[in-house]
Amino acid sequence: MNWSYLGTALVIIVAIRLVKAYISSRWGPVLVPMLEKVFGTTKWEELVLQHVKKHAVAGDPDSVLEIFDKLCTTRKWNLKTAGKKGEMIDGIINDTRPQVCLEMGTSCGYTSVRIGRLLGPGARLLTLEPNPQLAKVAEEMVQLAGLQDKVTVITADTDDVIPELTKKYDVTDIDIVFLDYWKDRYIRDLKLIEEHGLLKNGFVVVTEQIGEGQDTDHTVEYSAGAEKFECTLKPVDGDGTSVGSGGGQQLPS
Ligand SMILES: C[S@@+](CC[C@H](N)C(=O)[O-])C[C@H]1O[C@@H](n2cnc3c(N)ncnc32)[C@H](O)[C@@H]1O
Repeated sequence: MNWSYLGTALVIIVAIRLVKAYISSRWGPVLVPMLEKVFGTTKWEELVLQHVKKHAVAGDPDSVLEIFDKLCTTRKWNLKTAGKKGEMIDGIINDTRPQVCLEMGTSCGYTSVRIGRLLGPGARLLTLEPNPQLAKVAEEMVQLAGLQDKVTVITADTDDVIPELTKKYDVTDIDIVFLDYWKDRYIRDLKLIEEHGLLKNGFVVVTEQIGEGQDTDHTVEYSAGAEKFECTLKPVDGDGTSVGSGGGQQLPS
């Protein structure tokens, strides 16, 4: 290894970082309002919304998804549920034909549109997002896709919504729970849903990162440990990684 090249590269990287930090601290207060004047905003989620609004066909969910997917390939945006994994989610929705889905972690509404567009007559998706800016963007995204009758974006934390699902949202049975937020909350919130008697016999849990080699086995652990359910785990992408779904068959009491 040529140490002088390595040393030069390190110096350049550090110098670039220092210049960036200097510019953002010194010029940030000037640049941000300037950029906001040009683009209307500097918040990434609003820029994504503007971009999708500009290029997608209103009322066509597939066109909304296509613009998101293109952002991932052309701008290298890492939306984990896009592309192949998105197709896996489609497969689960098509196989399960759910009436009620609960998504935890809406962000800009990509998966909400993805799931919402496949729901049959009368079926619905409730999606939870505690960040009000993201929730607002997701709501507009759902409207742009023409799915407002099927998808409800709820601006709140899971803790506040789960106990109110029956009273406020008339939910008694959930067919699919899609977990896509902070992983240390998965088991806790699944248990909360279960405590409120909301899991339908044969429910399906869809989540990112379960199974071998992943940084978390939470869902596996939950399924294996649950006493009331006989669970089947179905890794859906063949190599045991990323999106996975586990089902729970409630045993007769
Ligand atoms: C990975 S993103 C969701 C991506 C989205 N499902 C998609 O693929 O389009 C995770 C989101 O979970 C949200 N979140 C964090 N804590 C949450 C909670 N307690 N309940 C619901 N959502 C939460 C974050 O604000 C963030 O927007």
